[in-house]
Order: sequence, then structure tokens, then C-alpha cells
Amino acid sequence: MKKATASGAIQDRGAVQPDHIRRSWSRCEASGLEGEAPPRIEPLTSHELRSRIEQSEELYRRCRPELETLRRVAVSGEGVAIVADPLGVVLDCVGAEDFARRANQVSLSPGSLWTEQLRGTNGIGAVLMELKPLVVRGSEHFFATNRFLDCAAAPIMTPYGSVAGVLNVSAPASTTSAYALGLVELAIDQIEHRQFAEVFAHHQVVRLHADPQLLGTAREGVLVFNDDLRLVAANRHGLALVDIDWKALGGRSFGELFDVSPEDEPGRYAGRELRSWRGRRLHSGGQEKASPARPLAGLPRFSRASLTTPIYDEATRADIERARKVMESGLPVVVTGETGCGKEVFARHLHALSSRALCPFVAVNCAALPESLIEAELFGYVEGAFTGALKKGAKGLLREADGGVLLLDEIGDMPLPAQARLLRALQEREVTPLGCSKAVPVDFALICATHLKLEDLVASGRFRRDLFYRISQFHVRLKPIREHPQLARVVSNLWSQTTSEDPEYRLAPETLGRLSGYDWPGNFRQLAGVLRTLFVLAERSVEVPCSALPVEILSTPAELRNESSDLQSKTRLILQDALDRHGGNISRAARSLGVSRGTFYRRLLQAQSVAPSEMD
Ligand SMILES: Nc1ncnc2c1ncn2[C@@H]1O[C@H](COP(=O)(O)OP(=O)(O)OP(=O)(O)O)[C@@H](O)[C@H]1O
Repeated sequence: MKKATASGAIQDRGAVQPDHIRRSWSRCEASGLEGEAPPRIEPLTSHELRSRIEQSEELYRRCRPELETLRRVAVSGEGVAIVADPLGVVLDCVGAEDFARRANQVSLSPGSLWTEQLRGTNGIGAVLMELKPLVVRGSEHFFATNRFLDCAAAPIMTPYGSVAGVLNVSAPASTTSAYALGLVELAIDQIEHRQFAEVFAHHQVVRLHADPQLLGTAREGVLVFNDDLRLVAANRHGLALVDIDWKALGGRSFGELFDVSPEDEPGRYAGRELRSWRGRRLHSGGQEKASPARPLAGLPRFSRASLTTPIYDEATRADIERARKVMESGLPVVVTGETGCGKEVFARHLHALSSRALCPFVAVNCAALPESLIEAELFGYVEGAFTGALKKGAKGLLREADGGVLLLDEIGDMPLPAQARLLRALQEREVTPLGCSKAVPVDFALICATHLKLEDLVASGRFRRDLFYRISQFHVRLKPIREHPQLARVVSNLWSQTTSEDPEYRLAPETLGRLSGYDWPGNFRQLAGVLRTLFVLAERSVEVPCSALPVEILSTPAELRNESSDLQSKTRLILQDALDRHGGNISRAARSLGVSRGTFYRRLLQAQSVAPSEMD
């Protein structure tokens, strides 16, 4: 058997290899790969794949519209479009069925890992090493078994310069043109551009291009500045337009990047011409501060809340209408429910329906903020308020929500001193930042979410009674989905959203029956994850059989529930005991068990999710 070597490949074709291919082959040789085919690697189990998809939920959702477009392109070229996560695990593969079958024979299918170290030179693996768009043609693949493929692939970057995933189009060798790579890049422009609309509604966002016609399109450059006017995020086009790279994030200021006076703010140049520090003339499409995410030209708004259209029964719709009226009247709304039953989605929905819809929605998970920083994060601080404080101070999340809606998620986990400050802010409608004696007026509607019973926390002294009375005039309890009067309809509805209403993807009646009979401890989050995995693994025109379901849904419910609730109740006892021993202080309880606050909190949530009676 001929040993594959980089130099051998060059001689074989007598052609000059692109640099990225040469580098990739050298890396493969250095990591000891050899032979005609990669070593056999087991794909992830459907359970593991589901967990990876859950971890890459945002990426997967963001890619869906583009993957759909690329599917059509791929089908016409008899190829497939693939999205992979930042580790190189294929999350989804769509396109021409014949080619997908061939790709499947070399494990180019969901759940398989396509790093260079395992599969040799290939589109996904090479992109993860080179971090740039590239083409790997048939014979440029390291292993002979993969040489029937042409791959055009590019990285999807986060606004902070890390890799969010890879988009790849593979087609039969010798059929891929530069056009395929262009389409992949265009799709990535759209995906990356959308991230800015969602994430940076409250920063100073400068949109620019040398050609004013391209402002407002996914090709425009985007630079994001914080309150200190320091560059904190960008897209690739933005960086290229001002001749810098990702390393400049956090380091360069607005005044250093453009020919402006040091004290000038980006807003001054909205809709005007700007000159870069290198003298390049650019047009600014304006900047936005404290304004809602702007829908992109020609694209549907794709925010987290609208990714899945929430499914509500009649009773919940009535609750929404009541909650909206309460919120509009200036009173807080408390939303309770087990983990994953949609408390945050509900709050976002309420915001979207309210008169504050065009102002910010700020969600804060009180359990996720370190106890030592929670007050600074919520109420802001002035320069030098504490060691490690930002030079110019920080505005705080309450003020970030000014004009809009503030969701305090897991409010039951807020430390007592922060509760006292919050109460004052709600009563006075003003916030006093740490280290400052002057109060600043604020106006936001408040939604509080919790999976715990606030009354119990009040009784045990972990939640201030006065704050409880201030916020808990109106409660909405979101029921766990197992209590849904028409669970089969919920499942069908969510399945049709998951498949983008493609009637070729169908659940077998027995599969639907099993899904509707399961008790879903993780509620909507778990159901959505399972349906997404079924969809990824499904074949068009073949009903999804029961055998595709995860084992926990297939096992006899009684057996499984006994086992898992045994384990969960033991966990709950241990956690509760630690909490009791430390006066309800989660940080100290977590430390006593040698786990982080986040892990402790997660375990608590899991353990509580099998004890629905606690919610009632
Ligand atoms: N009404 C709904 N219809 C369809 N899907 C929903 C609905 N509510 C929530 N989901 C799905 O469930 C996921 C979890 O929802 P959300 O984050 O709002 O739950 P939560 O109750 O706030 O969870 P936790 O308490 O763990 O923070 C969402 O990302 C969405 O995919």
C-alpha cells in the first residue's frame, strides 16, 4: 500500500498544491496518519449527538435558514451541505440523497468527528486549523477513501473572533467550482451578521462600507464599541475595512481606528463619511445605542424568541394577556415553572407584545452571576469602586434595561444585600451605582422568574419579605408539558417547526404516541432537543420509527422513573443538607461539596425537576 505523503501527492498530480493543502498534509504526517483510509472511529451515539446539538443550539438555529438554501444548491450539484460544531462534529448534513449515502459510507454524517488529526486533510478539519475559507479538491484529501469528495468550507466566527462552527458543501470530485465557496461565504455572512442584530442592541454599533450601496446588507462591516469607545466585537468585513485583525479587539479605540478627534463618539458620524486611520474613505450607515436590534434588510428577524414560535394552550394565552395588562400598568410579573418549561421564552413573548417592544429586553440569570459581583453587575458602579472595576465604571443591567423589560431569572438566588438594593430601586425608580452617592432615574418593566416557591424562601429567611410583597402581586405558573391537555398536538406542532414544515419528514404514529406519553422532566427544552436530533437523523420520505427514540423514552416509564427519581431524590437530599448547613448560601454549600456554584445550581435544578409537587 502506498504511504500517503505530502510530497508524494505533489508528484502524483504534478501540480502545485495550494499552501493550505501543503500545510494540512504536513500536519497529518506529523500526527502519524498513514494508509489509504483513516482508522475506524465510532460515531457519537444519538444521545451524545443530542447533547452536542444542545450545546450548539444557537449555532444550529442560526444556520438553519442558510442550510436550507445551501441544501437546494447542493442538491442541484448532487452534493450535500454540512454544518459542524467548533470541535468538528457534524451536526447536520442535507442534500442529494445518493451522495449523502456515499458520504455516509465514509462517515460524513451527523455525529461523526471530522478533525484533521482523525480524518486527514478534509474541508471541515482544514478550516478548523487554518481558520479561513478554503477548498479541498478530490485528490487533495489525505486519505484515498475521501478522494471522491470536493469540499468548499469556511468558518463561522463569533463577534469576538472565536470559531462558532463550520459550514461546508461537499460534492462529487471535480465538480466544485469557486462558486460553491462563494455561496458558503455568502451564507456565513448572513449568519454572522445576524448575531450582531441579536447581541449588541445596547452598544455603539458602527456599520460601514466603502460602497454605500452595500450598507444594510450582510456584506457591510460591523464594529462594536463599548461605553469606553473601545472596540469589543466585529465581523470580518469590519476588521478588513479598517486593516486590523481579531487581535485588535479590546485594544483599539474608536479614535485610534478613525481619523476623528479623541472625544468624538461614533454617533456623530452616523450616515456620514469616515476616514480610517489608514486614510481609507468609508461610509457609515449609522450607529445604534440603546435601541432594539434592527431587522436586517431582506431577512426575517431571527431572535432567540422567534426561532421557535412558542406553543401555548388557551389557558396560557389568557395568562399572557393578563400578564401583559399587569406589566403595562407598571406592576411586576412573577413567572414560575420547572426547568425548561419556557419561563424566559414567555418573558420575551410578553416583551414583544408590550408597548416596550421597541426598547431593550435584558435577561439576567441571578444564579449564574458570581455572588461577589452581582450588585456591581445589576446596579453599576463608578470608576475605582472596587478592585478589578472597569476604568470608566459600568452602567449596570438595570440601566441597560431602561425603557424596556428586565427579566430577573432565578430571582430566588439573589443574595440578600442585592435584594435590599433592588427593593430600593423598585420603590424609588432610581438606581445608585456602587461608589456613587447620586441616584439615576430608571424606567423598566420587571419580570421575575423562578423554579422555587418564593413563599418558602421567605419563610426560611432567604428572601426578603418586603421584596416578596413588592414583586409578587401577579403570578403566572407555566405548567410542565406533561400536564398539557393535548401533548400530542404540542409534539406535532414542534416537529413541524423543527422540520421547517417539510411534509416529507414524518413521525410514525407509534413514535408520536411514545413522545406524547413520555413525562418530559426537561420540558420544552428536552422535547425540542429530542425532536431536533430525530430530524437530523431522519431520512426524507421515511417515517421516523420508534427505534430512533432515545432509550429513556423507550424504557418502560415506571421502571425508568423509579430509577431516576431514586437517584434524584438522593441528590436532592445531599444538596438540601448542604444548603441547610450553610444557611441557604449556595456558594458556601457548593464549596462544602467541592463543586462550583454553577454545578451545584444545575444539580439542584435537575433534582427538583423530578419533584413537580414542589412547584404546586
Ligand atoms: N412555549 C414554548 N413552545 C415551544 N418551545 C418552547 C416554549 N417555551 C420554551 N420552549 C423551548 O424550550 C427552551 C427552553 O425555554 P426557556 O429557556 O424559556 O426555559 P426556562 O423555563 O427559562 O428554563 P430554565 O428554568 O432552565 O432557565 C427554549 O429555548 C425553546 O426551545
